[in-house]
Amino acid sequence: MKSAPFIAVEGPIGAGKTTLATMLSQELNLPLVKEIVEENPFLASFYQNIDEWSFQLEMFFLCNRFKQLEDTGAHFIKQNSPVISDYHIYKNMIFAERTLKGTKRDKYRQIYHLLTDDLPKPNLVLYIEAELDTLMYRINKRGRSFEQNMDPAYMKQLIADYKTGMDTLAKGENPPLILKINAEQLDFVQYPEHFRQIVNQVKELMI
Ligand SMILES: Nc1ncnc2c1ncn2[C@@H]1O[C@H](COP(=O)(O)OP(=O)(O)OP(=O)(O)O)[C@@H](O)[C@H]1O
Ligand SMILES: Nc1nc(=O)c2ncn([C@H]3C[C@H](O)[C@@H](CO)O3)c2[nH]1
Repeated sequence: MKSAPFIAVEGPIGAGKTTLATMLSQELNLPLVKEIVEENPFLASFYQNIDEWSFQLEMFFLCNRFKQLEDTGAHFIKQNSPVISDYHIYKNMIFAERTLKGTKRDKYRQIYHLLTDDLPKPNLVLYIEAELDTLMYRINKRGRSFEQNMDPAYMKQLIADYKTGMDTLAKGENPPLILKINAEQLDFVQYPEHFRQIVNQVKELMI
């Protein structure tokens, strides 16, 4: 890795991104950039009526992440200082390509590229893959009110969209290294040795 590591943890809803990013940030002594969830004014309405609220929600996520990544660029990347984040900006496209339709999708694509093309991008992505039952179990266990009626069909589609999205990211311009973490085989919460295995792989890739 020529420049300082910018690590992003990715995966579908409830995969354990924030959990793993927080654990790695502590273990590797890296500053953590975390997604804003609780103050999001559109999430509850979105889950009640996706077609009605998707444009507002996708734009809100995009603007928030734009600001966070502008700051991350200024404070860390330009200072050649490593950092870890619990998302990659590309997730905006993964979600929005599915939730938006027609002219709104066209407009969103243009705005996405305008805002993000020159933002700093992670050079290492830890992609957590998990099965539908595991994700649904974790979402229910976490107990966010607006996620309690999460549609399994939406989640199933999201799992597939993530697989395609991560492949697209890997084939794009200046692709990041993508390390797949199979959450059905590696449980970094329950088993310290599984977490250690991930830490060792990340350390090797950071060199
Ligand atoms: N390996 C694991 N085993 C059991 N529970 C886990 C594991 N990883 C995460 N969890 C739990 O699953 C829930 C979801 O984890 P987390 O919030 O880290 O997911 P996330 O991918 O960041 O979710 P989101 O996409 O909504 O931001 C939390 O309650 C967390 O404590
Ligand atoms: N539609 C949509 N677009 C996004 O870019 C996006 N990013 C996260 N989320 C949802 C997943 C969790 O419920 C919750 C917290 O991650 O917010 C999103 N939903």
